[in-house]
Amino acid sequence: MRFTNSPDTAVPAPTDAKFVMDSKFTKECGLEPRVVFRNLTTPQLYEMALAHEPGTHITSTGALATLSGEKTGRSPKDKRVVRDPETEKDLWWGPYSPNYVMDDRTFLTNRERAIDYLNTLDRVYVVDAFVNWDPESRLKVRVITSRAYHALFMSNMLIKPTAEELKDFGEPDFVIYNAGAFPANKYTQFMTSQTSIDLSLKHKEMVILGTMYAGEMKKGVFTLMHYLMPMQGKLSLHSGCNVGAKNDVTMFFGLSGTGKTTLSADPKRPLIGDDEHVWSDKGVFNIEGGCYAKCIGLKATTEPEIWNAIKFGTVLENVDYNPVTREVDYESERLTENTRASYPIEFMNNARIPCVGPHPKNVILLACDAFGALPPVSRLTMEQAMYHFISGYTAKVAGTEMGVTEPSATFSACFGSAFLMLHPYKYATMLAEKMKAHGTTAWLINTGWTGGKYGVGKRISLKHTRAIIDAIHSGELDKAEYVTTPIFGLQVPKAISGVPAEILSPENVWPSKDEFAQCLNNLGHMFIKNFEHFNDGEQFVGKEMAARILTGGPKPMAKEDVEKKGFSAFKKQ
Ligand SMILES: Nc1ncnc2c1ncn2[C@@H]1O[C@H](COP(=O)(O)OP(=O)(O)O)[C@@H](O)[C@H]1O
Ligand SMILES: C=C(OP(=O)(O)O)C(=O)O
Ligand SMILES: [Mn+2]
Repeated sequence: MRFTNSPDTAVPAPTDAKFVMDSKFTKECGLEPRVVFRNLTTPQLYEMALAHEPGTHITSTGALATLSGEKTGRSPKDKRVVRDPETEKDLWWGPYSPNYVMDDRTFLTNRERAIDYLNTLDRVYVVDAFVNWDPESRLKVRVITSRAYHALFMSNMLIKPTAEELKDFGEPDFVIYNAGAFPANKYTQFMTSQTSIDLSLKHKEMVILGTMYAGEMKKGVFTLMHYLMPMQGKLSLHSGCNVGAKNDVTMFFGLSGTGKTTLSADPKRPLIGDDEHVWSDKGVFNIEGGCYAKCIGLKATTEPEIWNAIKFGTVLENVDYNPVTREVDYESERLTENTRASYPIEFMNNARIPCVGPHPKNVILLACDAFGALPPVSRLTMEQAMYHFISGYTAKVAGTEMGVTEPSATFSACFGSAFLMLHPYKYATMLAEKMKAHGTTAWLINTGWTGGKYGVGKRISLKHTRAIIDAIHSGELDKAEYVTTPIFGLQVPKAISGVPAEILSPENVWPSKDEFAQCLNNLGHMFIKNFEHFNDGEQFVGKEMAARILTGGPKPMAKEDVEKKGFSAFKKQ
């Protein structure tokens, strides 16, 4: 396609670059692109991506299938935050904080590298859009990127301005320079690889080098929100969110792959958002304008809402498809297991737009426990809610491709450690205050293994997890009878409609009760050990609150005792 000489009037004309060039950001950083395309439409971005980005094609349902290159997931270890005098006292630093330090000079060095790269290109794409459906704390974000696919991704994921709003956009509040197609220089101070994702609160800028995984941009904005929102008394949460017929809101907290996107998509309950929210004293607000669904193993039968959202306008990242028919193969892990679909939230049939809701009635903490030790559902006390929120537990199956079948525990504070800016105790305390003020109930749901750990049992079916969530929403679980689990002291309902009663307590379905006991007790020890990372929390929330949080944790027994006595060791507790 020779679009530059084409007489075709449908070919996008470069934007009058003046608007972008007049920005104080652009002037300061020295960005001088030859050609700027600002806020192109979806069809225009399709054409640009197809013309200039190898490996980009249209699938049989009209989605834009594209490749992110070598990096197909986030690179949390390559994320750096500039430590500057204005903000350093509020932020969480130290060995367990996700805020790996960078100084201002290195930030500017990397920014210069990104800008130099962008200045060499024939064209750059600019997306100006909003973040946060809360009009009180809405931000204007500008994304500057070398790839049309990134521009389409961010115009899907951010909140689209109207033509009028775009005209009066003015200076952005935050700018992302995405030069991910170009590597970082690993000899630059602080760099440990050719990938670097750098955030400066002072400059209100983010620089991306050496990764084209689009999720870095949306999670970069989320990181910024994890600083700005708590400073205004608003709680930013890594969560999905939907709302029922009685205007009852549920939030789903969880790490990647535990079910936020899948479970917040519920035909009976309009979707407020799938991944990032703010809970303020006015209610809940989605931060984003789009969703980013994992699509490995996606089926029309089990996840019809997401399936139907994959159409013209959706970006499919690293999915495999038949090169002739262009039918997508959602089972294929050829490029990565982390295949993704990004679409505007209005592609979900029952999206609630504007994406806002009242205070949550329920919050659901999701863990995909590959040990199969946690019950499919339990009700949490306020202390347990804080403790489990801070723990952010899930268990993955490490290296299946190499024949390793042992699960490994992952703890990610507040179910999103990579995005935190403050100490986890700060967010947890805010959560408890809000839950108390609004009478919110917390639940822990295990969307992972039942009938034994990975390799022995199997993942609980989506059908059963959904039946559990329905029972929370119908009020059935408010009236249920509960039993208390050993070690973790969790309240487990005895029966739930549509769920076989025996699976509600894992010990009933494990092949060996004694092995279950050891597994659960070991898991308790892992929680305790992980919690040592937060010993420095007292200085942020005070002694009393720090002590209260600890009471929500498990009380594991000496390992030898449980090894010797098996399950009967628990009964004497
Ligand atoms: N019982 C279950 N509950 C939730 N998800 C499940 C369950 N069983 C399998 N899955 C799969 O697990 C994945 C959950 O991913 P997703 O909802 O995108 O996670 P997140 O949004 O939290 O990163 C989906 O691919 C979903 O189909
Ligand atoms: C986008 C991401 O979030 P999630 O997996 O929680 O959807 C990610 O982790 O890259
Ligand atoms: Mn998700």
